[in-house]
Amino acid sequence: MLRAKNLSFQIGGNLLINDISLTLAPGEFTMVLGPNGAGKSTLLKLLTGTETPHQGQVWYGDQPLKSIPLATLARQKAVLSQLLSLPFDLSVTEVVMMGRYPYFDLNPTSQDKQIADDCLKAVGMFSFKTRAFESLSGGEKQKVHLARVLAQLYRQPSDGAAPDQSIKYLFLDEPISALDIHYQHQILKLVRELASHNMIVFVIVHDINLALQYAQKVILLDQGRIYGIGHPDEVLTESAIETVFKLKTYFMTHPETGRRVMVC
Ligand SMILES: Nc1ncnc2c1ncn2[C@@H]1O[C@H](COP(=O)(O)OP(=O)(O)OP(=O)(O)O)[C@@H](O)[C@H]1O
Repeated sequence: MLRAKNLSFQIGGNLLINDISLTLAPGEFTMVLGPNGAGKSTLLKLLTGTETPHQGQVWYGDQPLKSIPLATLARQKAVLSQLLSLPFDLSVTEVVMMGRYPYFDLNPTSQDKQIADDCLKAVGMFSFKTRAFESLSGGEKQKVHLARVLAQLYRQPSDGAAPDQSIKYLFLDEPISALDIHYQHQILKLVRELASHNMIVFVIVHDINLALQYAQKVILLDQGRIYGIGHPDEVLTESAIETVFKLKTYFMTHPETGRRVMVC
C-alpha cells in the first residue's frame, strides 16, 4: 500500500499541491489526469521522493518514504519522467542496463543481460539493441526508457526459493505521449498486466478514452487539488470534464464492449 496524507508543496509562494491525501493499492492500475499545470508531475515527484512536501508525508507500506534506504528503494521503485534525453553517448542496451544498476556490482551478469533483452522485446525494441540511443526517434526513445524501468522492477526468477512477491512501485509520467496508436495500447496492456502482479502503478496520461479503457482507478487533478478519485466511470463524467477542462463532451457506448467512450 502507498499512502499519502495531507501533502502540500509550494514554490515561490505558489501552492502547486494543495492538501492531497490518497491511497494506492498493489494490483491497482491508477491513471492520473488533469489540465496542463494541474500538478500531476509535481504529485508524482512527491510520491517518489524526488521532491519533499512542505506538509504531509508519504508511506510505502508502513515505512515513511524518507526512511527507506536508497539502495532498497532502487529495487522497489522505478520512475519514468518526461525528460528523455541523456547526456552521454550510450547504446540502447546500455540505457536499459541502467535499470539493472541496483542489482550488479561492476559488470552485468548474464541474467542482467537476458533481462535487458527480454524488456527490449516486451516494448518491441529488441532489434535496436546495438543502436546509439541518441539516433532513435522520439517514440523509440520512449520505448527504450520504458524497457529500462521494466528491467529495474523485473522479478528475479527464483532458484527453487519462493518467488519474489514483494510490492513494487512503478511511476510513469506520460509514457505513451510519443507512441503510435498500436504501441499506446500495447504498452498500456503490458503495464496493466504488471500491475496485476502486486505492483502499484501510477501513470500520468492525457487521453481520457485510454483512461476509461485501462484504468482501475483515476485521479483527476485540478489546480493542485484532487477533483475526483475512484473508478473511471464515476470520476470522468461529462460535468467533471466540463468543469476541469472547460470543454463540452459527450459519452457514447462502445458498440462491442459496452464501455463508455468520450467524444468532443
Ligand atoms: N520549479 C518551478 N518553479 C515554478 N513553478 C513551477 C516549477 N515546477 C513546476 N511549476 C509549476 O507548477 C505547476 C504544476 O506543474 P506540473 O509539472 O506538476 O503540472 P502537470 O499537471 O504535470 O502539467 P502538464 O500536463 O503540462 O505536464 C505548473 O503551473 C508549473 O508551471
